[in-house]
Amino acid sequence: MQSTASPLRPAILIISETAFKDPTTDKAGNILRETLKAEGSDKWTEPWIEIVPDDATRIQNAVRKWTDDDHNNANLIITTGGTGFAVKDITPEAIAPLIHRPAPGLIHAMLAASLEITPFGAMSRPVAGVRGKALILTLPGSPKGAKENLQAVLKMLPHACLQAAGADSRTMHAGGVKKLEEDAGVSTRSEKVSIAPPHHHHDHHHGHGHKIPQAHTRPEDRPPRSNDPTLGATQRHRSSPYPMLSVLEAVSIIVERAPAAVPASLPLSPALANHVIASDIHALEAVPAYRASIVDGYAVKVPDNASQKHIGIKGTFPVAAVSHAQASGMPPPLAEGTIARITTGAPLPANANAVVMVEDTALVSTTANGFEEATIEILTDAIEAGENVREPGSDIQLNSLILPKGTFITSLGGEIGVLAAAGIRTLPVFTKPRIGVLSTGDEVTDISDPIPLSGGQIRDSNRPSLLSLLQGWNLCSAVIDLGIARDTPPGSLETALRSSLATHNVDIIVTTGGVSMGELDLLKPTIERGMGGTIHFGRVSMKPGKPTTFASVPIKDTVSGDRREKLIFGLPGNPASAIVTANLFVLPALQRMVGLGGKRGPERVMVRLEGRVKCDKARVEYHRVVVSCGRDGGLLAASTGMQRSSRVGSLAYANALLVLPQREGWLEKGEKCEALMMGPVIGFGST
Ligand SMILES: Nc1nc2c(c(=O)[nH]1)N[C@H]1C(S)=C(S)[C@@H](COP(=O)(O)OP(=O)(O)OC[C@H]3O[C@@H](n4cnc5c(N)ncnc54)[C@H](O)[C@@H]3O)O[C@H]1N2
Ligand code: MOO
Ligand SMILES: [Mg+2]
Repeated sequence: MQSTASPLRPAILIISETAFKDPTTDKAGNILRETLKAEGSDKWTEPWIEIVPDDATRIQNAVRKWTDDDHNNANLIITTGGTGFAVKDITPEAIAPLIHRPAPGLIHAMLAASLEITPFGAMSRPVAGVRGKALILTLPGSPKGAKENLQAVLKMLPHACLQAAGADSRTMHAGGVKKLEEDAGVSTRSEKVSIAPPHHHHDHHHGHGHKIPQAHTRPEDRPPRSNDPTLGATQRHRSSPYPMLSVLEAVSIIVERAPAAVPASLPLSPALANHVIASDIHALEAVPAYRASIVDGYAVKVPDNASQKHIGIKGTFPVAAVSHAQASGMPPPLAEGTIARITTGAPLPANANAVVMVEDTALVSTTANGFEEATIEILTDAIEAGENVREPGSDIQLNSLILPKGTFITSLGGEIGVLAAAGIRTLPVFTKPRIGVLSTGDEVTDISDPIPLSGGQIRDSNRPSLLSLLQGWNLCSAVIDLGIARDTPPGSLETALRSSLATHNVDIIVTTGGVSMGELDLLKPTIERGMGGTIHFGRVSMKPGKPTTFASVPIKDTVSGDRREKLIFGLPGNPASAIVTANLFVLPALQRMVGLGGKRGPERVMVRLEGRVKCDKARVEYHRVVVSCGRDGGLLAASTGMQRSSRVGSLAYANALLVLPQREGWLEKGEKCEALMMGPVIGFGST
């Protein structure tokens, strides 16, 4: 246990290429050490000092070493360097994802103090906050600036560090803070401050004593159920603590949790294909906007009285005007006894009421140069008023409802065409989420790695496979490759998840691997214990995909300061499990988030089996099949063969999943079965 009586442990991280190459060039380390020392050895012990180059991973590893190990924990970590605007300055980007609880007040104090001295104080981008039980501050690289920044907050630091380390804030406020305010120094009271015992460093679920322990009605109020990896393999669960849900229950939870679709007004363009319209759209312009010809020919005036209908207009007429489909002007009215040449789509003279096709006419005479028609003969009488004329608004009526809210804009062009024709220039559509795919595991090797596999290494097939699936759905504004997170050293997965959220600003992370019962299955504890997230479910009764995990983590937006919930789908590592569960669980979330709330995953159809398939007596099985169109118009399903969840080949060619009921025995050839369509039906089947 730590108390105010024992001094606090500081660590100084010098971030500098030069000092890394030649430590004798560093000045900041010593100055910061002296600055702390001046406060008194009863407050601060001799600091740990380390030098790293401007390299995010090395910075993060150094900090984690002082924050994530209960036996080696620093109370205060101050970094110096890399906070400026130069391209190499990446300290804030490296530190920010590690912060569990930001401390903007300290940033404010440091910047205010710097600005008192020089306007160049504004050229620093400091980060401050608590990770685990340690307070982290990033100071500028110049020794003078670093010292001034540290001095600006130095008096507050012991108090802040004690609180971060778990001291009871009420006890501290009862005595210490008053004194602290009086002398702007650390509490010197004689009673010892109680500090929580060093168990896992996230006790906000059950550490403050203001929650009724047994009233865990909402998932987020429950204490973590996951393994505590710091306790070692012997202490792990030997049966899963997560209830087994049905697929239906799991999908309901996802749909409830996924954020509702957010509308935005976007300019109409082909890029709006694959979006959902967010409100009813009415025509802003009529189509056509004027009385237009449907054919190339001659605008005429035919008797439009029903009784005179068949008197006909055969005869020879002067061609008095020409109307082309062009932007400028309207043609003059027809003088009595004349006609006007007209092209398809061009406006009719106001008093014309029909168009005779050029095929039904003959040239009679030309102008002197032989270039223009002077008179033509109409050869037919079979022409009625209104013939070959499109009345204004007859294709799209002004103000009529053209596409209702909820319409999916396909990439086939129809919807975009209607919108464009009706004068819609901006359109309310639901925005799409950003999604990222992260593989996990020490054995997983990137497909581009040229080195032959050795030992237990495997190729990362899940990531390219899922990226392709997600891109093909067209339901995300960005599908981001988040790489591979390692299982070791401890904390690697948390760093990868936090960096993914911070750097790529994704709304959803899809991970594969690490969700089952092994001691290196770290996703659940990382989310619950490391990130203060909530596991909404951790097991589903289905084959493949049993350990599928769905969670949310609260993340503070660095720009707006708002707390937003990010979703994490922890799909199992086995390749078939990953793709099946993406279709069953990730798809319904995306459908809701883009405004297709009525849908809950892939389309369901009935198919006839082309061969017998075995059911599982313990779980509903999603058997990979190729669905094709039979000669009788019905749908046929052919198995892709052996269905073990590790067999990635069971997915090749598959465009559907049979939903095999949970029971003993087989479904026989020719029997009907429900199937979920992952892609379009292909050509003709074999029978
Ligand atoms: N004792 C128990 N063991 C297992 C259970 C169980 O209930 N009790 N569940 C099994 C089931 S079902 C599945 S599915 C898997 C799920 O495994 P994890 O999600 O924990 O994944 P890993 O252990 O990390 O890996 C499993 C398997 O998948 C391979 N893998 C991982 N990532 C990739 C990738 N990106 N590309 C290709 N293949 C990958 C990995 O190498 C393993 O072979 O757990 C069972 N165990
Ligand atoms: O549930 Mo696991 O995905 O069968 O192999
Ligand atoms: Mg595992």
